[in-house]
Amino acid sequence: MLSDIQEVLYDEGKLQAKVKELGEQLSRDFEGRNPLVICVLKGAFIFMSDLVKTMTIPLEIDFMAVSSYGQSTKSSGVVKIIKDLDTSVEGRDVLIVEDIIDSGLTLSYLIDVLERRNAKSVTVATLFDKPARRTVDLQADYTGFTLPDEFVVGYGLDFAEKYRNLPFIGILKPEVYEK
Ligand SMILES: O=P(O)(O)OC[C@H]1O[C@H](OP(=O)(O)OP(=O)(O)O)[C@H](O)[C@@H]1O
Ligand code: HPA
Ligand SMILES: [Mg+2]
Repeated sequence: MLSDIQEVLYDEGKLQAKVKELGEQLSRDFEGRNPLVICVLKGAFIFMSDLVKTMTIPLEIDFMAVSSYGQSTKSSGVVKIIKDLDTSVEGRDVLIVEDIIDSGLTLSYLIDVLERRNAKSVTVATLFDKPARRTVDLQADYTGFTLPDEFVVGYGLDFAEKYRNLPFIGILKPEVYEK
């Protein structure tokens, strides 16, 4: 698995420090609002669990699974809900937790769904942002790191379901997905 990585961008220590910084900021900004924190599965599962441990305010969590990449490094353009929320978002302050914003298609779809369900507010926290690849014009409210235009894996992010368990984020060697 390690031999498929071209370059480590952020190691475990750097990721943890950034997650803690985001958690402290979110705790201040969501004080007294009991936010519903939504993990966008599968990619955000590690970020979500590390993030909520650094948050010091009352909050609730829920999960939604969506997918658009499948076995490719390019979005299919069609976002599918694979698992929906258990909780109603009506009148709630909602915090979407994403691992990465790339084309922006997943997020724009999710924001639209949650606004149509009458959430009181929809805020987005993403650990990674790849602005060079955007096809939809949107930005997260909270961003951890801005990444170069490369396909990355680890810390929850996959290629064809592999590499999610790497503790760091790294660039995948192109020969892995070009073969
Ligand atoms: O901005 P976009 O181009 O939409 O890309 C970002 C989305 O793509 C990935 O999910 P994916 O569809 O691969 O599902 P996964 O989380 O199960 O890996 C990632 O976890 C984000 O949710
Ligand atoms: O660079 C990426 N890596 C893994 N999954 C992704 N989904 C969108 N962009 C990426
Ligand atoms: Mg994926």
